[in-house]
Amino acid sequence: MLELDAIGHAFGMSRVLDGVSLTLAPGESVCLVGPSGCGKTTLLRIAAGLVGPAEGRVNDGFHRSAVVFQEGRLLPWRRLLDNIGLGLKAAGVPRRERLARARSLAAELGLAECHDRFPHELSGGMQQRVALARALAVEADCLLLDEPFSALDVGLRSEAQALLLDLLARRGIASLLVTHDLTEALRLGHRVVVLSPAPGRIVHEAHVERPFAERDAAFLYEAAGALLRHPAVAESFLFRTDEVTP
Ligand SMILES: Nc1ncnc2c1ncn2[C@@H]1O[C@H](COP(=O)(O)OP(=O)(O)OP(=O)(O)O)[C@@H](O)[C@H]1O
Repeated sequence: MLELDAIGHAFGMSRVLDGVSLTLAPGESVCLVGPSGCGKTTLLRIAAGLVGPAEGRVNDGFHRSAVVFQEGRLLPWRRLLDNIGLGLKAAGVPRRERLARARSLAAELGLAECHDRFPHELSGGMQQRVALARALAVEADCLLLDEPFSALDVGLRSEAQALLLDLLARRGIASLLVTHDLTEALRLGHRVVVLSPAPGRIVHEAHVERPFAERDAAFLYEAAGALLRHPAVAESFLFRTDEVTP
C-alpha cells in the first residue's frame, strides 16, 4: 500500500499542491488527471521519493516502486537489452542473469527482434515498451507512470495502453498513472482522481466499475462526458485564464 497523507508543496512562492491525500492498494490502478501545471508530476515525484514534500507524509509499503517517465529516459549509448537491464545492473545482478531476464521481457513485450538496437533506432512506442520492461525487470510491484504514452500517436497509444493493462493484470502490479487525458484515465484506472488547477487539490474521485475489457470507445466518451458534468471537474478541465474577462 502507498499512502500519501495531506501532501502540500511549493516551489519558492508558488504553491503547487495543497492537502492531497491518496492511497494506492496492491494491484490497484489509480489515474491522476488535472490541467497542465496543477502539480501532477510533482505529486508523482513525491510518491516516488524523488522530491521531499514540504507538508504531509508518504508511506510506501510496496516492495519495490519503479518510475516510468514520459520520454522513456533510455541511455542513448546502450543497446536495448542493456537498457532493460539497467536497474538490475544497479542492483548488482550479474551480466548473464541480467541479459537472460532482459531477453525474456523483450520477448514478452514484442521486442524480440531488436535486442541490439540503440534507442535512436527504435520507434517512440518501442522506446516506451523498453522503459516498461526496465521497470518490470526489477520486479516492481508498484509502477509510477508520468504521462507514459502522451508522446505516442493515437494508434500506438491505444496499443501501449492495452499492453500496460495486460501486464498489470497478469502480474498483479499496482499503478499510479498521471495523464491529462480523461479518456486514457477512464480506460486504465480502477479509480480516477481529479486535481484542481494549481495549487492541486483533489476535487473529485470516480470509481470505474466496468471491467477493463468492456471499456470501449463509446463507454470512454460517455464516461468522460458524465465526469465533466461534475462542476468541480468541469472547472478543472475547462478553466482558461484567457477566458476570464477583467
Ligand atoms: N523543480 C521545479 N522548480 C520550480 N518550479 C517547478 C519545478 N517543478 C515544477 N515546477 C512548477 O510547479 C508547477 C506544477 O508542475 P507539475 O509539473 O507538477 O505540473 P503538471 O500538472 O504535471 O503539469 P503538466 O501536465 O503540464 O506536465 C508548475 O507551475 C511548474 O512550473
